[in-house]
Amino acid sequence: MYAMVAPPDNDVLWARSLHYSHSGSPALTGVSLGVREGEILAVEGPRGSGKTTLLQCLSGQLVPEEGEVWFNSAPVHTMSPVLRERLRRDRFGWIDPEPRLLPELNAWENAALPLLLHGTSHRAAKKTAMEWLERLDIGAVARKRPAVLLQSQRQRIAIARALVSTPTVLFADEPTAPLHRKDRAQVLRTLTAAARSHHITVVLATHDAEVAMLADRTVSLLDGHRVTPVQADGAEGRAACSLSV
Ligand SMILES: Nc1ncnc2c1ncn2[C@@H]1O[C@H](COP(=O)(O)OP(=O)(O)OP(=O)(O)O)[C@@H](O)[C@H]1O
Repeated sequence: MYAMVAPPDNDVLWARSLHYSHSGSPALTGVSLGVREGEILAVEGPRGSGKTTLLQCLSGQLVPEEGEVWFNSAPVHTMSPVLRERLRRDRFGWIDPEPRLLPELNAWENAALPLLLHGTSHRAAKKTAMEWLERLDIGAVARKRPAVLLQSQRQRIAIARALVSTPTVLFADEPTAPLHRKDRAQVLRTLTAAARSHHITVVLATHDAEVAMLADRTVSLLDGHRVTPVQADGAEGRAACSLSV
């Protein structure tokens, strides 16, 4: 057994040698990474490379079969389910590739839900939700229910809902998947600007190189492990390019 050692101080999240299999088929095979406070980190890789599974392990939704996950000085991999649930609710935000909204609530109520569940007053929750909807250009549909909205509007509601409680870490799994290409950049810029202005750390899974370009740093996955990105912008990347010409 390894002695448990807390992660470096400037990493808000830190994972060591994560292994996870979905019903016997390996999705993560020894991934280690640190996420620095306030950074926007892209996790890039083709379909099935383990991005979603990694985000689920980092956010305490899945417990790795081997390895460690630390949130600041707290070991997430050994936390009880109740504590993990509380950590997710209080400190983490999550955006799925497809919006999952409550059909009986309108747009602002969906966006305000984390605040309402947390005991924030109706009035304050509505004000905050409305600010986020406006920032994401959907203030005009705040009173409409999801069923009458476009998929791209629904996804913006889901993004507002993830930001409304200003989480410490926002996990975004292909957050712009349901958007048209021209909407994608605008929504991502709003998301990253919001994260930076509120000091929210973002871990963003994507298979889109354009999306990854908006991040401060990119880690690449392939078949459940980390690989050096092909188009690394550092000296290694340039050396590799010059070798190949
Ligand atoms: N619930 C599940 N049951 C069985 N296998 C799964 C499940 N979820 C993921 N897998 C498998 O685990 C591997 C990693 O999947 P994961 O979703 O983490 O990758 P990904 O990079 O996020 O891919 P995608 O872009 O398709 O979401 C894949 O081989 C996938 O088929």
